[in-house]
Amino acid sequence: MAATKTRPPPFTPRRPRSLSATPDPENAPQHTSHPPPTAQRTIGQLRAPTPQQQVPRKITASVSVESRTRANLKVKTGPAAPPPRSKTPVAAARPRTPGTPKRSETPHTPRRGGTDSPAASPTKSGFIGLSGPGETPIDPEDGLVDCENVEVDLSQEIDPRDLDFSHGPDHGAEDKVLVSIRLRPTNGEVECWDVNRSQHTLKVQEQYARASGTSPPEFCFDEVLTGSDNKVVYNAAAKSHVRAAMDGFNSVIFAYGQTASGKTFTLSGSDDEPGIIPRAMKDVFGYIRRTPSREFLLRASYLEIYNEQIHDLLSTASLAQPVQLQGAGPNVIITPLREEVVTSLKGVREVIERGNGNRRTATTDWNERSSRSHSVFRLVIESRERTTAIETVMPTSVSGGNVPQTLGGPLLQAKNGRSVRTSVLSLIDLAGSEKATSDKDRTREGRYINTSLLTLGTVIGTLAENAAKGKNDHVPYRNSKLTRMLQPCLSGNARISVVCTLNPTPNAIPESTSTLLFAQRVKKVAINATKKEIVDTDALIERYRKEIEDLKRRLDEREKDAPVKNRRLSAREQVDESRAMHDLQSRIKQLTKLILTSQTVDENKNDGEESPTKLNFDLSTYELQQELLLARRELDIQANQILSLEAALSACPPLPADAPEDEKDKLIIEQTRTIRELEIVVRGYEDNLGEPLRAVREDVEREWIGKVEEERKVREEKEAWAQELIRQLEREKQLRQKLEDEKRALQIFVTDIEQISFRSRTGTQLPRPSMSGATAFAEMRRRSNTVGNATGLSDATNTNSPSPFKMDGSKLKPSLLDQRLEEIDEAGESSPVPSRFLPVLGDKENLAL
Ligand SMILES: Nc1ncnc2c1ncn2[C@@H]1O[C@H](COP(=O)(O)OP(=O)(O)OP(=O)(O)O)[C@@H](O)[C@H]1O
Repeated sequence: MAATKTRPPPFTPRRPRSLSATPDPENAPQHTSHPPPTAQRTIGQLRAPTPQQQVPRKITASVSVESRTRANLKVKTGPAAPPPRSKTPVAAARPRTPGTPKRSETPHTPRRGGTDSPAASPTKSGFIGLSGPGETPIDPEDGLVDCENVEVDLSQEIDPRDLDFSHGPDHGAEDKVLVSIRLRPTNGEVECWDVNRSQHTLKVQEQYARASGTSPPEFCFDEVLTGSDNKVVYNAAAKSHVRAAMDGFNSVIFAYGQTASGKTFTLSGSDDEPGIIPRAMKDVFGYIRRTPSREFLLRASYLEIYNEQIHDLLSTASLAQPVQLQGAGPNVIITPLREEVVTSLKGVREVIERGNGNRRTATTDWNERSSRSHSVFRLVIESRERTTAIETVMPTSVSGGNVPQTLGGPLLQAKNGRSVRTSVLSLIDLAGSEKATSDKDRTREGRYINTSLLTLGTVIGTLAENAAKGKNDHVPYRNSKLTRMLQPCLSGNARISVVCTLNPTPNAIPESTSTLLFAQRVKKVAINATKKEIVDTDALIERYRKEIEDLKRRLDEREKDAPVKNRRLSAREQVDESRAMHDLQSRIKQLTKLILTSQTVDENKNDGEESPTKLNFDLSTYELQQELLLARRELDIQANQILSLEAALSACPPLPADAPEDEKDKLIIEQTRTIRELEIVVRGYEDNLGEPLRAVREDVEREWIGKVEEERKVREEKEAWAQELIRQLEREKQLRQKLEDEKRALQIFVTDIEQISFRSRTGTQLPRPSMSGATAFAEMRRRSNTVGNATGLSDATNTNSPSPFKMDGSKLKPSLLDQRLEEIDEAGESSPVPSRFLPVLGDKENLAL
């Protein structure tokens, strides 16, 4: 069973025992409290430049020892060279930043290596700490790897057939996530899944189906893999994504599945069966060797998310600061995060080994060495053309100096017209979903693990739904560190491959089914990864300027000769000549436009804003207004330029009428040129600002016109409702007034009756009752019959009553009271009043009374 399973050792050689004897950097004597000299700045420090640091300067990065050997050849010696380092780790000497919490150690969750990072012992580990001893700051240019300097022994490490990327499916090119299922061997237990490898399907065997008698559902994915051959898995699920990363696309490969289902085996593998990470690294260097046209800068980092905290697995324990996620949306960056410049397979292996040593694993009820965290190995790949073709055209000086580095941006500079491509390859071993265990700490970890996996499932589900229904529902990336960190990839700009691992035994069917349902949702997520290329705009602009100058010179010469030449040329030749000049002018216009566009793009790039033509509807109205304002300001500047050019033109002294012919020609040429320049500026202004500005305005208007229209409709409806309400209240008021009159008439009538009754008893003559009063009285009698004797007049119209007045109510004209009731009845039938107003009118019975 799982408890008896032994985990294969990681593919990297075990760390030498002597490492554990490394002195604890925490307790090492403090030699200095000064920060490291500027010359020793490291990547971690570079990635968060202060405003004062935002000046062009030489960028340095920490580098592995193996690359240092080569890099040292280039490191300049002399006064600026770093001082010799003492054997005592500087890291240990540096005082802890006040208020910086030390990474909490989970007492029962040991790190794989059993010791803290060996970075504290650089001579043994072969790596330089973030600011530790033995660190050699180098220019990123010195960390470059290309086909010529990539390790000579690479051929022994790589099977040449593995380097052949030209065959096989390029799943990475599709706009869907590549989803593979891997079932691990059962170790002699019963297997309950039927797999059809050629059809890429699997389903649970009939006898294990939940509802007997019905056929279990069949699942279909890009790949369904079995067995222990990690090469097959790599080729099917990862190879094309690694190549995509080398080509400049962000790529993510992650393993998802129940605990002990084989995620770590798939990602890391064993000595005999190296997993995706070691194979990917081989391919990375293989790719470099086969790509003579480019040079590469590789930076490796390794982190884990443990109990919703991010830990840098390469950072020395004494320097470990809480790692944060900064930025929003697709621009999330992880900081501070130690990145090692690696230049060989050996270097990457050492980095991974060191990181693995710091990972948290523990024995659980299911896995002897269960990963208790999500681990992320990241390789930032920057590459640039090696060709010197442009360099020969462009002198180095024109391409501008070093551009200040931006947080999370590339280290390499786009030089001499050579653009820099940047991509990140992320290889993620997720912690496994699991049930509660017998151990309290494991249960706590399990809760965090399950929560973040649940959030991942929700995020994937929402993305799938959005893609399927063309919706744009909110995706809850922020609900866990894992999803927030993956946001840039999951939101579309990365090629993604997911390997879902299954435990094929019958007792794992519920978890396996849940994993398969997750895989199905992932399959529906749409992606659209693009290459990120940073262009050396300075160099490009310079090149365009030079060409414009050359063209203008040629145009001038032609124009100068034109008056004389045209007299000699035939009509046809003149047409050809003017066409040639027109072509030259067009090219000048085109280049000017390119310059203006490049400058706009560059300015926007520096501002961190997008081109004004590309509207981002996530922006608030305020932000849109700001954009509009900026564009207007640009417009004003351009308008001023036009004005000053026009002023200069009008200030041209007119020539006297008797001026010599060649002076007139000269003036004409000059004015033609000025007009041409003005035309170019105006066109550039129109194309680069006028048009985008209009686009912004139109988009804003389109968006707001709809909203305003909606608001107007709602307001009109409310006004109509209010009017109707007023009308009904008016009618009710009138009705009440009439009822009051009726009531008064009735009271008079009752008084009359009482007087008559009194007079009849006393023998006085009877006056005739009025018609309306009689009718009202009759109605009152009728009502009192239905409601009982409460009024005391119930006997007045009763035929059995001994009353002296026997009136036939049918012959009487209906009183006002009757009329109102009829009216109200009619109103109830076909009232123009919407039903929502009826409560306002009230019950007609109540009104009548
Ligand atoms: N395809 C496979 N072939 C051979 N052994 C495997 C395979 N998959 C997994 N194993 C073995 O099963 C055990 C558990 O695998 P592994 O540690 O990779 O699981 P996991 O999914 O990473 O677990 P957890 O989430 O708990 O870390 C290990 O001993 C591993 O060697």
